[in-house]
Amino acid sequence: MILVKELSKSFGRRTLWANLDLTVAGGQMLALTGPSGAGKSTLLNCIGLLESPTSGQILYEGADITRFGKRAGRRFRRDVLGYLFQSYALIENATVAENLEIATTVRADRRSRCRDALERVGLAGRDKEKIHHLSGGEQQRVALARLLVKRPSLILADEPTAALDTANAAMVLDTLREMSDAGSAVIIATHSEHIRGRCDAAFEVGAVGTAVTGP
Ligand SMILES: Nc1ncnc2c1ncn2[C@@H]1O[C@H](COP(=O)(O)OP(=O)(O)OP(=O)(O)O)[C@@H](O)[C@H]1O
Repeated sequence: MILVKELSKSFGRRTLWANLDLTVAGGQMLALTGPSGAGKSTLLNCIGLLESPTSGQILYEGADITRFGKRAGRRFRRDVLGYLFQSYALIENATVAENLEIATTVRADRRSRCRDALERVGLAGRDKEKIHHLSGGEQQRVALARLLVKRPSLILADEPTAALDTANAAMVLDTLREMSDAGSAVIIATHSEHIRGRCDAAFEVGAVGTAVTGP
């Protein structure tokens, strides 16, 4: 589904990674590993159209997303991508429910999907609360609920369990695994050996030319 070809990224004279090749299919969960500063988040940002690579291609179903104009980029973010990032990407001043409802254009079962998603992440009945009144871990779980409502085909997660206790971290991983089993491609940047173990494959960022290997 996603084919990264000979991708390189430099900031000024500093090359983070060069000629990086990797593939992620629907139904596959891939861990991006590597030391702090290796460029895991930067790679996720490139795949998520938040940053541009210096050279190379990122093919999604045959189209090079690095060459998308504004309109195609907006459509790709809206129809394909789901983010689970440290900054949560939630609308701070809106309620939990409002943040979930914008994730889908399908009106028919929107209410029940939002309710089920909140229940799944342990936030049942919290729909009217404002995002900025929630704790960091609660906001992270709202971001996960939004993914459940949206059901994106490509999910990008950056340290998705960093702010969470053990039980909630397990819930987040289980949920990502379920979404992957249902057909989504999931890419997770992580330092956690545990998360790496739950993935189908791992890719070490920064080690030039590394191939995808099993966990
Ligand atoms: N916009 C930018 N301009 C210059 N340097 C940047 C920019 N964004 C990131 N960097 C640098 O690129 C390097 C890689 O950062 P990145 O956050 O991608 O690493 P990471 O592997 O995700 O690290 P960590 O595991 O600590 O989260 C860092 O040294 C960072 O300072």
